[in-house]
Amino acid sequence: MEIEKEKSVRVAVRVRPLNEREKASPRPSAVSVATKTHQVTVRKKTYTFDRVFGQYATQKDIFKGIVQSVVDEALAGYNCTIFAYGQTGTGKTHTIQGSLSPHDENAGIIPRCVNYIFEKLQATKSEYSVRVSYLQLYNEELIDLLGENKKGKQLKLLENANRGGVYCHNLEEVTTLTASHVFDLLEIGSKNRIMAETLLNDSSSRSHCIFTIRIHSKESSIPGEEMIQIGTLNLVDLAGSECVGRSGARNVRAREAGSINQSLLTLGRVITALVDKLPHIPYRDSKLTRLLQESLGGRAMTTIIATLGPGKC
Ligand SMILES: Nc1ncnc2c1ncn2[C@@H]1O[C@H](COP(=O)(O)OP(=O)(O)OP(=O)(O)O)[C@@H](O)[C@H]1O
Repeated sequence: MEIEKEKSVRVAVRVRPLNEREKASPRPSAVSVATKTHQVTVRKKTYTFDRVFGQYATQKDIFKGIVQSVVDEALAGYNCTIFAYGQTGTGKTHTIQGSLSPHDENAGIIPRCVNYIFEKLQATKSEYSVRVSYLQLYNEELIDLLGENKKGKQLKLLENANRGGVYCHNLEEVTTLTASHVFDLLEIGSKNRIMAETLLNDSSSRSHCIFTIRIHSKESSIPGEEMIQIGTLNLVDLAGSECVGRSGARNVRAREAGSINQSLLTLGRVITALVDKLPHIPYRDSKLTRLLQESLGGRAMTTIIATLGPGKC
């Protein structure tokens, strides 16, 4: 069943399978899922979402069930964002990125989107180009994961005087014409990401990573008239949400937790304000929401995939 397209913000939940430690534990799982009614029960409390995916859901199920319709919107010229949100180890990176080999069953949302976009463009558009960028946000600091040539050039968020909104100055945006070129870039970006995370001395993500695909295509549905469509798809792997409640953290970890707090809380406030159609949307309160400002408001489509562990250990 397709989920409502009219909604500007949709929330899905994905519960990951038990890991080896959890399989060995005699404690029962605290989370159960009813896919037909879109409900998740956590310790006797039941919550309803736009879609829910249980532990047997495949990467393909996620793509077909919730992502493909979003990519179609981006191909039609709209701004769309998909967030993976959840605690460390619940499957955010597996869901957003997974395997980077496009035909692997574990290929996540990014490689599946890249393949789908190029297949669609090749089949339906006479002229198109695709631009990609890959940005990491750690402690409110911006890091270009594709920016080999721009070492030493500092990234900055600047107001866009011509068309409003905010853009990231000095961010490498690479123009590509084939899916295989994007996969080469993704390999570079994910190596740079692992390197940055190793430097932070932590294998779990304490940063937000945003892979952006901007699709330019020529539309000529009215004879004699040509229109350039520009659609954007942001695929965001958020930092672990458990930092919000973290206490007793000191020095570097306290700064990280504070910065993750600030950006996740602001993201929550922005999304709530958009859903409630409030006059003031607090985009400016964090770099993450400033950066995504153009892709969150208006006709934009926002999808949150909340990842959950099975709740036992
Ligand atoms: N749906 C799933 N099916 C199979 N394995 C999964 C699934 N979700 C997560 N995993 C596995 O669980 C482990 C943790 O997942 P992952 O690294 O994606 O979590 P994360 O939420 O991104 O964590 P962090 O915030 O620490 O980066 C990985 O080994 C991953 O392969």
